[in-house]
Amino acid sequence: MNGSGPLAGIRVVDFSGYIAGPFCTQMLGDMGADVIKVEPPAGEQWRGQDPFAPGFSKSFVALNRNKRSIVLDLKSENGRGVARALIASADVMVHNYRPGVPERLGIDYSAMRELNPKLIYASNSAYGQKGPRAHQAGYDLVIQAVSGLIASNPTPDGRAPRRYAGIALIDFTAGQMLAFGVLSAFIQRLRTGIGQKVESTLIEAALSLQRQKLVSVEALDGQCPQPAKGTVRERMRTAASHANDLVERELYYRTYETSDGYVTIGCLNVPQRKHFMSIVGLDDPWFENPDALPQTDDEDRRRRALTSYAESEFTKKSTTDWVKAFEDCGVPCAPVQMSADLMFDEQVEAGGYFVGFTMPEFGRVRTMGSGVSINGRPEGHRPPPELGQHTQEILDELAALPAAATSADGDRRT
Ligand SMILES: CC(C)(COP(=O)(O)OP(=O)(O)OC[C@H]1O[C@@H](n2cnc3c(N)ncnc32)[C@H](O)[C@@H]1OP(=O)(O)O)[C@@H](O)C(=O)NCCC(=O)NCCSC(=O)C(=O)O
Repeated sequence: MNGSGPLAGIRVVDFSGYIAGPFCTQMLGDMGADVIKVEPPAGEQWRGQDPFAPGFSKSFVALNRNKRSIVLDLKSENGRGVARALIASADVMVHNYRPGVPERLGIDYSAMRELNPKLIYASNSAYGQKGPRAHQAGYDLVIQAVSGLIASNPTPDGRAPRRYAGIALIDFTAGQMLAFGVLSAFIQRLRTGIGQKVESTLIEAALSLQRQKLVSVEALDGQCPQPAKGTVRERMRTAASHANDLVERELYYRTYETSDGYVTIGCLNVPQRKHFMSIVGLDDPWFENPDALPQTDDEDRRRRALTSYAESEFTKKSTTDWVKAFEDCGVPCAPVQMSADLMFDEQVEAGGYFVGFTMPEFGRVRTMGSGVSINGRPEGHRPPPELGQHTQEILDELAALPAAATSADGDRRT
């Protein structure tokens, strides 16, 4: 058990795999919770896929430090017995099985609540427990599709939807939400002594990322306005041409090619735009409030002329020179970088965002930390466990518990 950190003394039994669940439990482990990862005999699905270190994938390493591993076959009587004992001793349990699986494995909410009324029962699923898609499994890309995300990011010709960012945006969002739910439920338990069911879903995480778009006014009769007409294809093409139009027109909230790379500028208020104008050598009253001007053909032409002038000016100096010029006036700007470079970036280094640990028979590994600081960063991280590395240790701990032991009292930690 981790001896320090704000969550020291809290036991989490983690049945989850892939990203959302493991990310949630790693955050809890980083903060000191004792996270016991329950793995099927063949190991968590992502343990060995695409190995980075012997027997460990990059994903597994990135999402499973500060946990102990126990192997349990939940389809055997013995495995289920140990799982029940573990859950009885826990404060939190987390899984990301598809609906119906927990019932088959004998670890569904109603049974677990009876076993341990203080338990916080947290799960992530693709679509939740109700509704026509509830039974379906889901991964990030599939949910990006069904939630509108990829259609809102069409290729410039508007012919194909594109995944956002090539990273599992939704899974990480869902994992964070789940951790937020677990901690909120835990705080409530400190007052009431009773556990709760906490659920996150990939679909809700995907919608929550688009919350600024998802605002509408109900008519007085309670009816919601009908969505815009047209097929997804038609609407995607309109979105793409609108985006291209904006890229062409916008001078001050975009990326420019420089003599040796790219620089991104963000001016969203008039003083910033004025600085932009003088740094780039543009002088045009339109610039101060472009949105207020009518969209005539002439205006369009003038904007395009300004844009192409700015584009050609940007290629005359290096990225560093541009960054310095804008920074000196307080205009938000940054060089365009590759993510791998950030591992050794001075700013990131100063923030202490990365953590390190030694993986036996492999070496020192550097990876992204918990993403949040509470009076400094947690230290002393333990590497991701070997499959079943702590099986015997955890069984011995369970055997030593008094027969009636359930989860610890919340207030003993206050
Ligand atoms: C992740 C999944 C797509 C994986 O689908 P599946 O591989 O079909 O897994 P399931 O959860 O349905 O469970 C598979 C079977 O394994 C069995 N099972 C599981 N654990 C055990 C143990 N310990 N022992 C014995 N058997 C086990 C379980 O009973 C099921 O068998 P049966 O009982 O016989 O059926 C789905 O679980 C899912 O949609 N989860 C919710 C959303 C989610 O978290 N998605 C991944 C986010 S990461 C992501 O999107 C990304 O990486 O990108």
